[in-house]
Amino acid sequence: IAMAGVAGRLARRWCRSAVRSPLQVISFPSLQLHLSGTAMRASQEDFESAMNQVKLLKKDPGNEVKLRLYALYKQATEGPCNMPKPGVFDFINKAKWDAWNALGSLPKETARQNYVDLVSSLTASSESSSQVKPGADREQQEYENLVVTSEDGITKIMFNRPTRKNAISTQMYQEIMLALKAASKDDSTITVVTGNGDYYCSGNDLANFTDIPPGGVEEKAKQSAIMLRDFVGTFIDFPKPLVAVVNGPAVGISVTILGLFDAVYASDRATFHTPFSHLGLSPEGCASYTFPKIMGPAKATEMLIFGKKLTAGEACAQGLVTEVFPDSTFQKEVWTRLKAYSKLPPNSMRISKQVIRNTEKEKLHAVNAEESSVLQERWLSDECINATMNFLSKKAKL
Ligand SMILES: CCCCCC/C=C/C(=O)SCCNC(=O)CCNC(=O)[C@H](O)C(C)(C)COP(=O)(O)OP(=O)(O)OC[C@H]1O[C@@H](n2cnc3c(N)ncnc32)[C@H](O)[C@@H]1OP(=O)(O)O
Repeated sequence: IAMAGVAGRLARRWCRSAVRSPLQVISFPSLQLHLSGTAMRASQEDFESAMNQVKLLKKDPGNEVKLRLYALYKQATEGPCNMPKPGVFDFINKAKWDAWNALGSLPKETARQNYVDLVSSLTASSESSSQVKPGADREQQEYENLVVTSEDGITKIMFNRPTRKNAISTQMYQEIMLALKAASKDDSTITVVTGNGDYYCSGNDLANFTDIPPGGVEEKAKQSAIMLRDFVGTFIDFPKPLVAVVNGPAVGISVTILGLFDAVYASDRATFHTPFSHLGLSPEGCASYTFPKIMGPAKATEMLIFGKKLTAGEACAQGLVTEVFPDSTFQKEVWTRLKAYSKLPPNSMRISKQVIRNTEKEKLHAVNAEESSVLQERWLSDECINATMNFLSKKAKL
């Protein structure tokens, strides 16, 4: 209890100091990636103006964002972290040091640009959320690749890159993490993930690997592994019932993370495909642990190692999908059911989810870390590079 009290006081102090000065803000490091490839470079003037905007933010952006801002600010002004690591009980300074240190050798100009972009996304989101009218269907406009709405106690996060079959770009990974974090704190009881268009999601955008930072391909692989770990970690830790409404084919990481959802409803048009060996890759999203547990090791091998594509019916028979609906009535039936579920007592649902998840959380995070680190190596392999080049040069498709 005493520790919780101290932690609460520290958190409140972080929040207060974060809005006073960019030097005192704290944040997590993971957002560096999608911004590092930005072609435009922010000027010193843009940077100073962003620092001022931070002080004017109407809404506290939360500790994670503050840590990110802090780290980017330090990297942009002082370069890589070479301060001695604070002691384990110096919680605040250790969190700040960790965030800064995790930026590694990110160049000062990139950090400056990332800082400016992050502040501008915060300003945009605080402006758009302050324009939101109270009403049944509230749409938040701040995402480029998602449509996020809240209605009837359900927050819906819809992948919205239909012309790319909802492939997940680097920016989209960040947006999904932000949307999930917002949903975890909003007043909805259930969160739903779905896709716009004919696909649910075609997995990782294979063009992500063409955006190579100044540190080269090794640095890219390292950054990607950090982002992957953060991304999957957000699903592991998500506190409310999380439901996938799989409206069409699902590929790669959009399939593996289904093992971390609480229910998966699928149209009979959906398919489930994890062609990791074809791409010179290995499983992620904790599937190396959840899939054998859900469907048994032999069926998991067919999917994760041999790349067998399952129909919705097969995925349901193997326990990955909760229920399959005819495509013609899919949306109507699923949303009717979800609306009924959303009226159940929210605290009870959260607590039940926690009880179910907590027994496994540590294990899932360990699996996630291991899978991300194995993939960091795989991305540098000839097998993976050749498969990616073949797809991008239009020589190959799944
Ligand atoms: C970086 C950190 C985390 C990484 C985590 C590791 C994740 C691993 C995975 O997710 S592995 C799975 C990766 N996905 C794929 O390999 C799918 C590749 N796409 C395809 O094979 C096909 O596009 C298809 C079968 C999904 C759909 O085929 P079809 O119906 O014929 O449509 P098109 O191919 O014409 O697609 C339209 C348009 O979208 C582009 N596109 C589709 N999917 C992706 C993708 N995953 N990455 C990049 N681009 C994609 C496709 O190229 C077309 O573009 P075009 O119109 O030709 O410019």
